[in-house]
Amino acid sequence: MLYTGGAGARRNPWDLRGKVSDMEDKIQNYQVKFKSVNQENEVLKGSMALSQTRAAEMERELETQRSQIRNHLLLWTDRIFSCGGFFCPLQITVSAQESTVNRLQANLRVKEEEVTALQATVSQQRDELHAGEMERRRLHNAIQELKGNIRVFCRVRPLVAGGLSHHIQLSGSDDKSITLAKTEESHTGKTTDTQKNYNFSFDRVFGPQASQQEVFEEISLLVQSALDGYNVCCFAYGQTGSGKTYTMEGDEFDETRGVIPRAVQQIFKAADKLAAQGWEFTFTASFVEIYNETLRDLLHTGKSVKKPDLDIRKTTNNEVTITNLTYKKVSTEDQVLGLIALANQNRSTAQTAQNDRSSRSHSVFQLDIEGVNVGRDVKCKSTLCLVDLAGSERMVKSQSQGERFKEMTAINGSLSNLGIVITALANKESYIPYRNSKLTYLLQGCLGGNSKTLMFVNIAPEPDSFAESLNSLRFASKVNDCVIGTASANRK
Ligand SMILES: Nc1ncnc2c1ncn2[C@@H]1O[C@H](COP(=O)(O)OP(=O)(O)OP(=O)(O)O)[C@@H](O)[C@H]1O
Repeated sequence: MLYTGGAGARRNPWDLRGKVSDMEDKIQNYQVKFKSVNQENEVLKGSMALSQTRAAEMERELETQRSQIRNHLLLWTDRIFSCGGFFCPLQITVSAQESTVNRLQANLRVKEEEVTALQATVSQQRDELHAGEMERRRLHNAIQELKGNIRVFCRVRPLVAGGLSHHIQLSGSDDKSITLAKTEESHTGKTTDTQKNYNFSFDRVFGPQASQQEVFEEISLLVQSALDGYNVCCFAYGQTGSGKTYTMEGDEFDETRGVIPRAVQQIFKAADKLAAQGWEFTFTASFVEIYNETLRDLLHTGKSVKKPDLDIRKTTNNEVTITNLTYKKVSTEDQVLGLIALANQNRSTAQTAQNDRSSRSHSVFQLDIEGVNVGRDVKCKSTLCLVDLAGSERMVKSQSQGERFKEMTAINGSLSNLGIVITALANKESYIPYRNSKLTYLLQGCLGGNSKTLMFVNIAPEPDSFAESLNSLRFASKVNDCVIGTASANRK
């Protein structure tokens, strides 16, 4: 997304077009550079691997030669001793052995010099690779910044019978626009019906045919940023049944897996690759549900009656943490998938006790990432935060009483506060009301200046969801107008 000012800023469309095309050129330039740095890094990695193999082979050859020399020397000493220090015919053989040893030693010195030179090449290539990796990160994040630190993607779910409703029109040309069309009947019956169009544009609009893979491809670059030391937050907003959980978690089959399992897979694969360059990562996962402004640990395995109270606190380093929450150290993709399954089981147990609860609670999955490259004395720290928000639909007040009314107030309060926080960040206000709701307080680290945020606005295509879709798109549009300060990596 390309930003020209804060929410509500007046824009001259010609200026805007110029700026958009400038930025698109810049992004294209960076993308070309990024691709070539990536290719150079791959070539360098290949040649470093070859040099390392050759150095190891030569080390082995050296060891063989050293042991040959040792054997010759032993043989030589034995023979001298066996002569008792007097001239003996064996002395001729001994002097031949001596010249063999000298030759071998000269050979050894040459090989040792070659190994030292090769090791220097490997070390230089390692330096170049590290510099290349840092350049890749810089370019990657420059591209992300140009695209904007808050991006909004819209995704329209298919109708149950397939296809798309007539009231939703997607642009065939650019994948970025969506129109909701409403036919208004003539009140008098004398004039023809009129059609009112509501146009919206976002960083990307996915139609009902878009696959999970296609959707993930667009956000995988953001996930990479989390490994580079940037806080990344991705959340799904929309009415109940619009496809938030499908987008974030998906189904169990490979091709229908959602953002969370795909992001986890990408993170562990990338961390494995970086290990070859001296990076070591530690990962800590947590999964929390916010229901009626109360937190619940979705990774809790003890007896439910003994659940300790959870409270959001700030550490002395200004980091947000939750007291008594389960923080699990994880080192493989399968471990994380196991935790996600446990969280789902905990959610569905509560769901059985309380019908439809998961639609009325926010679920927040967090992966804390700490990386260290001891040889280079570099560290990075970040959080990847993936959130499935509660259904955003507004209930008819008169119909909601008791528990339902309480839930509605809690959801509306936290979602509208999310909008307020994002707008306040965009307007660079001195006070950001994070503490007005548990959701924004918890997401503080992932929403503030040092973060990259992606919001999915999920749309249900049924005609009777028109009003809710319009509300969701208006909310998303507000977020789309925001520009959050330049993110910087948490690197030391
Ligand atoms: N893009 C899609 N392609 C195919 N099926 C989808 C898609 N999006 C959603 N669905 C299906 O639509 C139904 C509702 O989706 P989902 O449960 O993800 O909605 P939700 O917004 O998370 O609802 P809730 O707020 O109740 O959790 C599910 O059966 C889901 O599998």
